[in-house]
Amino acid sequence: MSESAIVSDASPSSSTPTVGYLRYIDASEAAAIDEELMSPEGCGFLLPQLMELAGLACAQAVFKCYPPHKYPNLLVAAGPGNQGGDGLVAARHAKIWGYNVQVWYPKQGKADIFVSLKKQLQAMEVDFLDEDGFDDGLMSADVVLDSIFGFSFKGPPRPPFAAALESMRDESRLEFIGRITRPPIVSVDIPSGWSVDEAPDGQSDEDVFTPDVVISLTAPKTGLKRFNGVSLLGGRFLPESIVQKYGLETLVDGYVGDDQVMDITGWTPAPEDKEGVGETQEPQP
Ligand SMILES: NC(=O)C1=CN([C@@H]2O[C@H](COP(=O)(O)OP(=O)(O)OC[C@H]3O[C@@H](n4cnc5c(N)ncnc54)[C@H](OP(=O)(O)O)[C@@H]3O)[C@@H](O)[C@H]2O)[C@H](O)CC1
Ligand SMILES: [K+]
Repeated sequence: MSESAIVSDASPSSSTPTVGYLRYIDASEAAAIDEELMSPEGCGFLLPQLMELAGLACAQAVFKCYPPHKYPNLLVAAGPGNQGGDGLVAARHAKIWGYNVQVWYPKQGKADIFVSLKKQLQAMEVDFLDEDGFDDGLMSADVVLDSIFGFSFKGPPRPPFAAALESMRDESRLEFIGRITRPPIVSVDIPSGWSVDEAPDGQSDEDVFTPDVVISLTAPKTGLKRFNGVSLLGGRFLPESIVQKYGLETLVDGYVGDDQVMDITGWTPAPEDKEGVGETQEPQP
């Protein structure tokens, strides 16, 4: 992909780049924010609402970095939890925006929302690959959305996902159509297979695949401190009370206009991000 995160042939409404401070959150903070957002005593959001907004941001991340006129074939790899739902929503938007979309969704969530999202995609004639069809999808894809595991992942990966992660890691195993290496990968929240928090002892970068782009939802997860690729932020639905409680001001202040996604590549960790409370200094130009 191009060196800049959000390519110029994407929507002209793309934001003017800003540079600011990053606030990372760990898995337990991410789960706590999720719970507060959806608690009837808290913010009162419903899961499908948040999933729609998260999925819209994921689809925009793909579109802005890998637009369909250059990357027409999109593979969405969807996992068994809520992140899989984000991927299904993104698949629906991407289909409408002009991608040929294939979905690999080998372990469907049981809740009604997952059944509905799958039905919507089938109604739109989106292809669902068989459980053992991931490699075929990967070999013919121009770009992949990795929405397999999010902040509730705990390693090591189990079947059937383990083999898919290995295919993305070890690209020499596969024969890609029309090119030598694997297609670019956009990971949601945390690259699937990576620890959400610090990398476990003994895990090296060679053990996991490295995506080209990560779209973090709400705030980047601690495990991303070692990610050097293109970093985007989405999930623009936090009430001010949560922003303040978790010290996320410097993140949410960076959105421009009505953008659902912002480019946080090159942002630096907040200097006082030690105790789980964010930094309140002004972002540096
Ligand atoms: N607030 C927000 O920003 C929102 C983010 N959203 C997205 O939701 C995910 C988190 O969703 P959650 O359902 O909590 O969890 P995951 O999607 O990460 O995955 C849970 C499932 O994964 C299985 N799992 C876990 N570890 C493994 C493993 N090693 N091997 C195989 N399978 C694994 C787990 O199975 P269990 O049997 O262990 O229970 C679950 O089935 C967040 O990252 C965002 O993407 C929301 O959409 C909206 C709000
Ligand atoms: K992921």
